[in-house]
Amino acid sequence: MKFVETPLKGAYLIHLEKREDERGFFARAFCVNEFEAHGLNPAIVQINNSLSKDKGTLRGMHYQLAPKAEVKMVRCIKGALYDVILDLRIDSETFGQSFGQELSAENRTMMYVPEGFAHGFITLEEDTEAFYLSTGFYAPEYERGVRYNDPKFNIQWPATPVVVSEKDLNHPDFNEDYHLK
Ligand SMILES: Cc1cn([C@H]2C[C@H](O)[C@@H](COP(=O)(O)OP(=O)(O)O[C@H]3O[C@@H](C)C(=O)[C@@H](O)[C@H]3O)O2)c(=O)[nH]c1=O
Repeated sequence: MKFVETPLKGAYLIHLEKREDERGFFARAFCVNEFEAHGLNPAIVQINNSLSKDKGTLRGMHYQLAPKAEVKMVRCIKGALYDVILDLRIDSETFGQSFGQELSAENRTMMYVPEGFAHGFITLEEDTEAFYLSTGFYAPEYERGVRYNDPKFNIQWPATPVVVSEKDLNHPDFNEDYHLK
């Protein structure tokens, strides 16, 4: 695997290193030893899979507060999506900055989302499936969301969302008391 740190410290793009032959290729998609060698948390406890039927479906920006904060490792296994992470680490030099990357079944790239980040995506094709590994169990009482169009963050989406859940449309404007405590 090839680990490339994003402009947001601690967040990585992880690319497959393909060993190709006449059959196709072989590649490691996850390895505890390699993750630990890069200082990344490999302690997966949950694997999630979502299907978005319509192109332009936006899910996000989601995270769980401490002590239920979690790392997510996101891949797209069908179709394509634009994946976005938002740094909500209050002491971070890049607090409030976001980073986006296309993840697709074709490029097989994984986004490593550290604790303290919100995460979301918009699908770029119909019938797109996200598949992601998580180091935390689902804990709805610790779940928080930043609205995808919160004026404080001005996240640059590559397309206008077509489908957004009621929950995601109604996340309140960012305020520290709700979003960080
Ligand atoms: C996240 C989650 C949801 N659920 C339930 C709650 C609800 O009934 C249903 C759908 O949940 P949501 O609407 O939150 O699904 P969704 O909007 O797809 O939520 C996901 O969005 C992306 C961007 C992420 O980063 C994920 O961590 C997760 O928050 O599934 C679980 O049972 N376990 C889980 O881990």
